[in-house]
Amino acid sequence: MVLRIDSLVHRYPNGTTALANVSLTVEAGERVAVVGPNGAGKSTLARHLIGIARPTSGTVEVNGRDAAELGIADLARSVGFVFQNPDNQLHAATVAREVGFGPRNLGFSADRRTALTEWALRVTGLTGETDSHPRHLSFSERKRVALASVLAMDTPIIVLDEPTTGQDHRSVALLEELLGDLHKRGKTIIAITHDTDFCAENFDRVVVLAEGYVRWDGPVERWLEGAEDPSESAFEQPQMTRLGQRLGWRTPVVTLDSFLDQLTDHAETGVCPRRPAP
Ligand SMILES: Nc1ncnc2c1ncn2[C@@H]1O[C@H](COP(=O)(O)OP(=O)(O)OP(=O)(O)O)[C@@H](O)[C@H]1O
Repeated sequence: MVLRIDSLVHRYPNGTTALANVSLTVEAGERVAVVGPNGAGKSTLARHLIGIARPTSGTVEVNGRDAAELGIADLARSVGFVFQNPDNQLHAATVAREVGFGPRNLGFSADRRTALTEWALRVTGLTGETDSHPRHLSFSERKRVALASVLAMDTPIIVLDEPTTGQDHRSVALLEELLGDLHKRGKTIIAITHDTDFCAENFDRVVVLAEGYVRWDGPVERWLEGAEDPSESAFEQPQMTRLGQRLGWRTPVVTLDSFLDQLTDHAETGVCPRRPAP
């Protein structure tokens, strides 16, 4: 188990209770989407994972160690956090320096630093931008620089805050391919997101937070198929699900692959999707 959050309460100094009582465990290699309405406590929860927020009560364990006993630098070896706004994260004068900063700071050997930096730049499509100043890049590219700078730290856990917001189609496609690769490498991936298509295609488990509590926790398909009414959380169902419904399909589809499977079934049986089978 890489994360164990037990009865976590977070109250801000102004008295706002952002996390009322959150308990959650995450196994190594899981892909978890954390969803919920604005103000649900998602970002506050993520801040606990990197030690920039500390519990009012309750505990956060990362890799079997109480986060309260670990400094931010220690936690940075285990958890990489990609901020929603890359400008909160980028400080160096070139993309290469930005991406190289983390592995240097963690004391990795020169060879490992070079390999990780080159890999992170390649998989985020930034190899041609190594000498660019991050501020001269587009928002979408800056988000990829922030992602690359976290990847280069080679943490077992990667937390992404709204990774698809403000991203162009190419960047989302790159991100999805990368997430598949990270999953194969055994990384634990946690994303805070409002993007149900992104959830459907890239995550196995959904945790719904609302008003500082975990309201639902389970497989992404069950959530999207209505185990939790997405409309209650102000979520739009994935495009594939809505298209299946418009076609009158009885079995809900969630991903592009499941849509294509069902389309093939309908073609093979000769049953018109809009009409129920006799
Ligand atoms: N620094 C802060 N001081 C006081 N209250 C805060 C602070 N940051 C967040 N809050 C409040 O804590 C609650 C949870 O906020 P949080 O940002 O964690 O929610 P969220 O689910 O990430 O929301 P969003 O989707 O809008 O980013 C909200 O009521 C918010 O107004």
